[in-house]
Amino acid sequence: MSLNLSEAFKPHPVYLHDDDHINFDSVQEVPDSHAWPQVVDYLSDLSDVDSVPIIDLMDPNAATLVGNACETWGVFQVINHGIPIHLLEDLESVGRRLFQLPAQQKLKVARGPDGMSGYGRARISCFFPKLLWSEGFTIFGSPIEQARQLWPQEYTTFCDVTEEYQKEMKRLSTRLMWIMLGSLGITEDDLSWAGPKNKYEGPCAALQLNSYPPCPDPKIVMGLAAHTDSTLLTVLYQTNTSGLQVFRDGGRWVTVPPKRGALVINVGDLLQILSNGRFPSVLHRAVVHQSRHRLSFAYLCGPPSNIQISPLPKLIDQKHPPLYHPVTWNEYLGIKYKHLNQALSVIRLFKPQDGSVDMNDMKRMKVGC
Ligand SMILES: C=C1C[C@]23C[C@H]1CC[C@H]2[C@@]12CCC[C@@](C)(C(=O)O1)[C@H]2[C@@H]3C(=O)O
Ligand SMILES: O=C(O)CCC(=O)C(=O)O
Ligand SMILES: [Fe+2]
Repeated sequence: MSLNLSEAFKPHPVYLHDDDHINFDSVQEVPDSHAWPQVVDYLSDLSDVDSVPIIDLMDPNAATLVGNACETWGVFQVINHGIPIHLLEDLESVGRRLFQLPAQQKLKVARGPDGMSGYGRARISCFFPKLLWSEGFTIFGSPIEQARQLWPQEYTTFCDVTEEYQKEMKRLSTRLMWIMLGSLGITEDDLSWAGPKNKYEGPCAALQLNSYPPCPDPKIVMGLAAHTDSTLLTVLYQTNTSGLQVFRDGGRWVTVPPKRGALVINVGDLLQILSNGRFPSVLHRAVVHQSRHRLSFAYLCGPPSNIQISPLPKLIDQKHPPLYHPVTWNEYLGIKYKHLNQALSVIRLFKPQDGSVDMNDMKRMKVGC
């Protein structure tokens, strides 16, 4: 499947030139290439009055809580999710070991311009005139090829941990997807590609390791610019340093505070399509710290790459006509990496007649690139 998805990126390669790869470790001042014109406005952070729900998956009421969180936030944190804490800690430690390598080492495993796996800057970065204060490592399947180059003698730990984590994430994300869809009254029979009769091969996914080095002037840089994930859902493990913010109506950014052992679940664009807009994908970004090196790990989960995703028939009636054209994940990524935050509007079937735009489009207009 990663081969299929890589087709989507060919028209929009992301280049990683040696000369504009700054060495974050030694930088004393933010270079012009990384200084954003709009200063990050921490004052708009209203986390204390409005906070992202934390849901205990063992709670008998979990499904209802998940449904409400998806409708009103597009994001929530989960606890008692069954992922062992030692696996999260191991992942963090192999992540640190990777990003602590000298820049020249990391560039040995640079993701090719239209490649899928390896070291590089976030794919969204080419939409912005300034560079991001972050580096990433993307894994589709096994990272063995890259790990062997980085640690010829000792590559197995990195592979074992990231593969075990992906295995656990696959289970958790499938479970979460069914809780989310279940809260809308969808059963396995309603989803032809995932239903029991069709031998669902499980989600297709990427594991993204994000690193945000300390920055001498965090307010003028951007770790990861505002985006929605092009997934069904994303499971994010943020380590103990805050940085993730989600966008709320009216232009406010709310910090999602790290909670030990908790995982953040984001609704992605494909779930917005599948749910016919009932579960809007969440616009989010990452800001950085002056003295702390922040890491995060995103498991970006989608359907098999060539399956058509369209609004579920059960959610459609006279009052609720289908809002989006059917697309495969592959096609959607192609559209996304041409239009970024307008991608959902591009595949929207009709605009509301009163001329108003839906909340999602509005968000995108205000904070889009
Ligand atoms: C399967 C995916 C999902 C991708 C593209 C491709 C591989 C890497 C993913 C990310 C990871 C980092 C944020 C993001 C926004 C990015 O820049 O690269 C993600 C993007 C998306 O969700 O669109
Ligand atoms: O670092 C974070 O908290 C956000 C990461 C993210 O949004 C992503 O990887 O898609
Ligand atoms: Fe994201």
